[in-house]
Amino acid sequence: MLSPTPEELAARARADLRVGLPVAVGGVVLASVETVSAARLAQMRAAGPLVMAVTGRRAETLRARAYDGDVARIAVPETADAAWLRAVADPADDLRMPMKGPLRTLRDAGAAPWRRGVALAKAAQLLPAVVGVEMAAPEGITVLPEAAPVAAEAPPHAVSAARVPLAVHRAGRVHVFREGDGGEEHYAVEIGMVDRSRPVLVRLHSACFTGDVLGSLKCDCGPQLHAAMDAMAGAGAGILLYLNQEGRGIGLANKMRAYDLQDQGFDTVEANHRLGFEDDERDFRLGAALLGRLGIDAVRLMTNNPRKIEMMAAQGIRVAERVPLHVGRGAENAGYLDVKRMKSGHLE
Ligand SMILES: Nc1nc2c(ncn2[C@@H]2O[C@H](COP(=O)(O)OP(=O)(O)OP(=O)(O)O)[C@@H](O)[C@H]2O)c(=O)[nH]1
Ligand SMILES: [Zn+2]
Repeated sequence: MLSPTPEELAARARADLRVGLPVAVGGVVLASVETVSAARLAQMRAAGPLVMAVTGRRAETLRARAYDGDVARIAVPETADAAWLRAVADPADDLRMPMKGPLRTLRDAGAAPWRRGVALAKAAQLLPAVVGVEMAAPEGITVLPEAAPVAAEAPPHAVSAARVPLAVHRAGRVHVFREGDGGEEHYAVEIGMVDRSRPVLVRLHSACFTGDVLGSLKCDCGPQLHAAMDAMAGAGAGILLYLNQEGRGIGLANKMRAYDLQDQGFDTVEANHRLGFEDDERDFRLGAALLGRLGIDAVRLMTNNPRKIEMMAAQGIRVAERVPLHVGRGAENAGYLDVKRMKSGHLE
């Protein structure tokens, strides 16, 4: 069959939302609040009353009742334009313009398509907010099937690999993996000659453009990355997984929104919540899946994050030892690291 599978339609729906195109989900045609144009909004409004959906987290900040638990459907006033929608979705100006409401939220059944729409927006790394209207899908609009997962479920597959001599060790090898639905690529860096008959020294590192590349002092990512590679070289071998889960899975654009909120006085967890995200949106099954692909079943895991350890065990990778990784603490990131310890359960 040449027609698209549910997974392929979900991938197309995520791309559509980023472009500003609406998609059809369970009798609702909805678009991303972040990318929808005024013209598209007017076309949707002509079909019926507009509804906007945000996460329960964002609703909490807006003091709107989330009758649907993890999502809230807000009735969009007739006079509200795209700028109004964005102000409700985007916390950037919350402190300057605190009064968005009163917002009327819907409480009837029928939240399901909206919940999926918000999940799609999240998976597309946009602000987690959608606007839409109940109507039949217009010609050419992607229809998300009932059964489609909103984000990639299948583990990534190996695409290519090559030798890359590294400063820390001449024997380096980079493997590239790709998510089955055309999503992110993730990398595995093999350092030295890895002995698979014994637990392998492993680091699961989530991409941090600011820390890894720019040397940002706001986090500890850069120092952790380099300390992990040094430790592997020192031990003779190891595997660094470099996972493209920037900003704990919310993407760089949203991470910069979170940073802006942090400059307004919110901590790293509060900032994520005000944006409408959970503290951590990463799927930690990914790391275990990649290790499985590399033929590794036991690790000495370099981390302070207990969720990474739990997820390894749950996915059938034995964690023979946790190797703490405390490096790079300084004046600029001390508060951030303390919050990770106190609110996110990071280990000493
Ligand atoms: N949303 C958000 N993400 C951040 C912030 N600071 C750093 N990050 C991201 O957090 C992730 C850090 O990942 P990891 O190095 O795996 O850190 P971890 O979960 O604390 O676990 P360990 O370092 O293994 O202890 C990266 O994706 C960074 O981009 C922030 O303030 N907000
Ligand atoms: Zn970082």
